[in-house]
Amino acid sequence: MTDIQQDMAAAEAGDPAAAPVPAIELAGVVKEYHARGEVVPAVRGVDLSIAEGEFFALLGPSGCGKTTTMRMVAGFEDPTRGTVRLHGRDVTAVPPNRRDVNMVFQSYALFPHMNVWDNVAFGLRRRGLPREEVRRRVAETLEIVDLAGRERRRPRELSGGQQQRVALARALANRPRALLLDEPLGALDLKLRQAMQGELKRIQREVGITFVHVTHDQGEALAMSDRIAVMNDGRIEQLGPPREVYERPATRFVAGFIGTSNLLAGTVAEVVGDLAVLRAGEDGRVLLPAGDHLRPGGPVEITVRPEKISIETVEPVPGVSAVRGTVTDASYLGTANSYLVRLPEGTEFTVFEQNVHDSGLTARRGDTVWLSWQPQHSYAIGSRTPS
Ligand SMILES: Nc1ncnc2c1ncn2[C@@H]1O[C@H](COP(=O)(O)OP(=O)(O)OP(=O)(O)O)[C@@H](O)[C@H]1O
Repeated sequence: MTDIQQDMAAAEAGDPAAAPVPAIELAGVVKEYHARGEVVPAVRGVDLSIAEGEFFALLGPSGCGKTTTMRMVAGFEDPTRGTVRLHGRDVTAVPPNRRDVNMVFQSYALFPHMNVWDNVAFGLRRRGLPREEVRRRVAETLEIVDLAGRERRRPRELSGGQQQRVALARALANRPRALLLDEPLGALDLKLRQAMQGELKRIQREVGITFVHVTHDQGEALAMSDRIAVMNDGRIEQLGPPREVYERPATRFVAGFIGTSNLLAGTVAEVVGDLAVLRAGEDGRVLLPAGDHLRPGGPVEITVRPEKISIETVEPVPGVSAVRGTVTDASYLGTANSYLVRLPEGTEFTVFEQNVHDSGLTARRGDTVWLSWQPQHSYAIGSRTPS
């Protein structure tokens, strides 16, 4: 029995000590490229564990090391240091064709002169699978990606979304245990992208295997994933479910990269019961859950999301955060109104106001307004900033 089989047998037998084996594990992975006598540190030390059947997103700005990380999982790059494990097996030195993962690239890399059927069948035929097995797998995968009936078309006779699904079918036909998708929707326009997000989720649920989705689009990562790893400059800054990463950003970088966030730095003036109080301007206050780490006189930086803030022309009631400022911009956006409000110490806050009552803008440029939000919507972020 292999290690994986032993673990699976133990788990099935109800052995409480047998933790499920992760589909993908990276331990202390570093990748340095050497280009023209210079060392380029692309990945600076990544530890990651992705569960079997998870829809996982690797999110970060261009150049942060997402593709390099995935290429090391697929075996197209060797780590400079560290270990890659797939389903419990150390594959660091195993070539790509002997790893149980497939990678789908943004460019699709379809053969232009072959029709859909032959594109999907190509790898299976090359592996020498029996004709009947090839036929069965191609038909089954084209059904899953909703391309049955389009077998004879050439790639150029398909839409971008359909070409993307051929690339997906070609990878799925290999029946990998994990699929790595590198910006799979990057070449599509916004509408199609959104439609394909739902489609990809459906396909993943149907085939039940691990999907790792590389993207620089935070909306896409939030909408699709079970968990998100936010990468910056070769490191993972935060890893968690979408809601946690959005509502409780661990660093200033994560707060700024995922959605719009407002940041305010200050000193804790007092702790009253379970609330810490920061002073903001002459008559403003910010309340937040005190936690263990907030002491009077200590520095703190908080983040609050624009949709959590109310904008009013009268002073809010006690018990909420309340800061006064001047509107520097007010825009009607259809579903919402958006405001920029300059606070006394110069920080600019963004506020989104849902357009529920069709009552137009609450305030206009130049108006003095009060911003208020609930204490639990102030979140103290860590002091770690991207290096
Ligand atoms: N073959 C290479 N040789 C030298 N440097 C490289 C090589 N491949 C990538 N890099 C560098 O490594 C860093 C990480 O690149 P990587 O492609 O992994 O980033 P990414 O997050 O996937 O970016 P994008 O979203 O633009 O694809 C970048 O600074 C890049 O320039």
